[in-house]
Amino acid sequence: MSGTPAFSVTRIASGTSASSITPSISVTQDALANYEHITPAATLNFFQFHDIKCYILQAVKQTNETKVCGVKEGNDHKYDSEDIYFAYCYHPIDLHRIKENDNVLYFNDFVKQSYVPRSGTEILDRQIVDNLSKQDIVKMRPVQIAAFQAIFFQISESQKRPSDFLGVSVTGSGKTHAFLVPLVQKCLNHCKESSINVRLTPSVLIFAHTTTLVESIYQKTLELVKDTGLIVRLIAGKTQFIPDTYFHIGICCIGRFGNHLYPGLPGVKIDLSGLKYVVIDEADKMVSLDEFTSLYQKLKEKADFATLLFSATNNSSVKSLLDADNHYTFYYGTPNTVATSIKQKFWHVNSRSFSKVFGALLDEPSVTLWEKDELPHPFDAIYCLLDRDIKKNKSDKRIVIFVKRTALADFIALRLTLYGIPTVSVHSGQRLENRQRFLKYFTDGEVQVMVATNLLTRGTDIQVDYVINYDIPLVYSEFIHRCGRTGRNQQNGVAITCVDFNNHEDYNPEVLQQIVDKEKKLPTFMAKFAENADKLRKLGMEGNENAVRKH
Ligand SMILES: Nc1ncnc2c1ncn2[C@@H]1O[C@H](COP(=O)(O)OP(=O)(O)OP(=O)(O)O)[C@@H](O)[C@H]1O
Repeated sequence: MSGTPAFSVTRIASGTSASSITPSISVTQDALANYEHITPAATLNFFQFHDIKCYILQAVKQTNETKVCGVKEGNDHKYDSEDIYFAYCYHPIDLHRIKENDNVLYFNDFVKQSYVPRSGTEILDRQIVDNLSKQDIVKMRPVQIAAFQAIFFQISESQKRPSDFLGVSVTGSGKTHAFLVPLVQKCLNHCKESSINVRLTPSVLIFAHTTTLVESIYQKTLELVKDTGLIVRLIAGKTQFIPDTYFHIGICCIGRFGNHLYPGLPGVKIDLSGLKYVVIDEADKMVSLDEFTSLYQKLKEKADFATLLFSATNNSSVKSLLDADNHYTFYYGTPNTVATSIKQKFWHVNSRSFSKVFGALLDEPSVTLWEKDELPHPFDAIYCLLDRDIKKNKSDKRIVIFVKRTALADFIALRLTLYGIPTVSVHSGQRLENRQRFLKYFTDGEVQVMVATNLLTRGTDIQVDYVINYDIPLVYSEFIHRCGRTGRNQQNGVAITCVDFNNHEDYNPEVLQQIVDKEKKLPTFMAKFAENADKLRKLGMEGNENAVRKH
């Protein structure tokens, strides 16, 4: 390692001076090899300082020593005390900062003081900031600062249209308001600038992949636009067609919106001449849907708009939607990993064993004890937890159990209810009204346990204490999003994952492999799997190399 710098790290966020960051260590270049995860150009990385995982903010190469400064991982993130990468077309730039010696930005810092703004930071109408504070949204979160900056403080005046934006930020970090706040303000500005006689056409379209998520964004938008006069239209759900297209912001599902776009379909066609912004929430999921990519192409043929992409997970197809010459990218936290606010636990189960819980409809169902070395069925393991926490200890914890199949979701919910733990199931096999009703029972706290399928994996914003993965999803990104239903909004959460190594159908070995690759604190049974998998991987690599040499 000596001779060349071991790595180069740029501290991108502004605000904190390197000396004020703790812990800070000085190590020789060779000794760096002993520290985990320090890799060249590790802008998004962290190191291990004793037991503390620290995010790297700055590394300074001295003569033959390298000084590494970082911050302890935690939930109380300040916008410049976390690993933040914010760039304009790949060139790092500082996040906006209006106050010296204060790292916290408030929405109120940008409020307009008079009808004619006197400074460049007077951006937000008072009504928006008031509507936000009614929901306890006062301080800006990192992704919100970044989107705000990208939308309001363009770095080049010569850009012919607003910049595209990609925001990759951990689950529950406030991405919805990151696009809603600036775009609602943009619509208000547009209204003030437009002549009263101009026909109203949408300026903003927001897309997401499920009706449940679209409706949740719609509700958040309604709260934000209260008393502003802006018209928001839901293009999803029960109503096949919207009656007219006079609105400012449309919140849309792909299919319903298509009715108003493609010729030959009966819906009134939406006038896209004033369209300025298209938001794609859960972008990595959306770009994987052919129906959406063709709709997006059609939109691009009809209007010149900026595309704002958001997700907690990312892939290369997402980046292909960005204008290569005019875009911002923002990364917060280690991409494609479970949020650090979530403590992960794993349970070794045997999904082929017989259940040992008996006595449905009895006051006190019985559980036969397991033999030594016998693994419990996942249902039994979950029942025992709920029995202890909810029935016996009467805790008010709220728990979501994820499964892949809708029939299994119904079965688990019914069984738990029969065993005295009221539970709802929510999935796409239900009629929309029923699904909304069951979800409401859970959000209102009438039941504490919900069994859900992939329908609720992404975007659902409900206060949840535990997520339990009864099985494992088919792709790793869905695992991240499932876990991300807890530990949101700077709270801690717990995600418990059932693991059965002998049932490849429900516990996909590839996803398990990715889980053990990312998670450092593993129970013994998982650590053994990781070790074996690692050996197999090395053998595979050697095999490939030998095959290449032979040719
Ligand atoms: N600045 C803020 N201050 C306080 N609360 C906030 C702030 N911004 C957002 N929130 C709240 O944090 C919660 C999570 O936000 P949101 O649903 O937007 O997360 P997300 O990043 O989109 O998550 P996911 O990736 O899971 O969809 C919401 O309840 C929201 O109201």
